[in-house]
Amino acid sequence: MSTLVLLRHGESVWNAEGLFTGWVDVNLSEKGEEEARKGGRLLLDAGVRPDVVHTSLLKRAIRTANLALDEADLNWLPIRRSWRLNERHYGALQGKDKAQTRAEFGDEQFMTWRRSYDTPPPPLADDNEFSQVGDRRYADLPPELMPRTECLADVVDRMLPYWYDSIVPDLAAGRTVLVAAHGNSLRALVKHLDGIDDDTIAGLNIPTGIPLLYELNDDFTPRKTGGEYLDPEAAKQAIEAVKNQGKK
Ligand SMILES: O=C(O)[C@H](O)COP(=O)(O)O
Repeated sequence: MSTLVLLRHGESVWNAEGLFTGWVDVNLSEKGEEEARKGGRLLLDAGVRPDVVHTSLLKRAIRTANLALDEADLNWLPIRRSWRLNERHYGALQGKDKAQTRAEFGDEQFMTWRRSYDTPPPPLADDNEFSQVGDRRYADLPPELMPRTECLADVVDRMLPYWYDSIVPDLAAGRTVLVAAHGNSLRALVKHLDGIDDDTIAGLNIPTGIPLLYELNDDFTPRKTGGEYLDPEAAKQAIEAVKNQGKK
């Protein structure tokens, strides 16, 4: 048996402003920093002590992990980072207002781009101010893997090799693993863990800053489908808020 904790970053400044973010490296809002600290306290109170952290290359996830670890007095933990845990690349929607996009294109198109499994938004042009092409942090990424847009299926495809090659070996070694990542990279991981089908995953939303605990069997399947939020009441409300983004 092993323990896996999933933590979506705290609220970012663009979450607060209602903008599509994707690979744009925006910071946490003050509220997001507090959510991250609270996430650390929830871990502490639940007696969950991670041995290792995996995170993305984006500062909202990196800082969330750091703030949570600080709160739990675990600043010394090893941290591994990978672009494979990045948020879903939101293509041409990056930097766009969610409510305006919904009003302009209608509910159906908005939800298809936001939650369908296999329809990506239009690609983002390389010369767009919100493009990551040429960003030094992705210099080691084979050029053909650099996304210009992604649907959730693409995220599953690029995230799973990291799950099998880097996270599973930690779990197999008996380590408690904290994954600090993003709404859609964690939806991709939960889809895999819980065996959620391509249609049903549209209804799954992950709140910011609330640790989701999975006890795993020896074959890395969850002992309890869906895991357990360490603050279930807060999670319920926050999930509704994520679901309703873009409604004014
Ligand atoms: O990239 C973003 O805009 C958010 O982090 C996730 O957004 P979503 O819940 O609209 O997919």
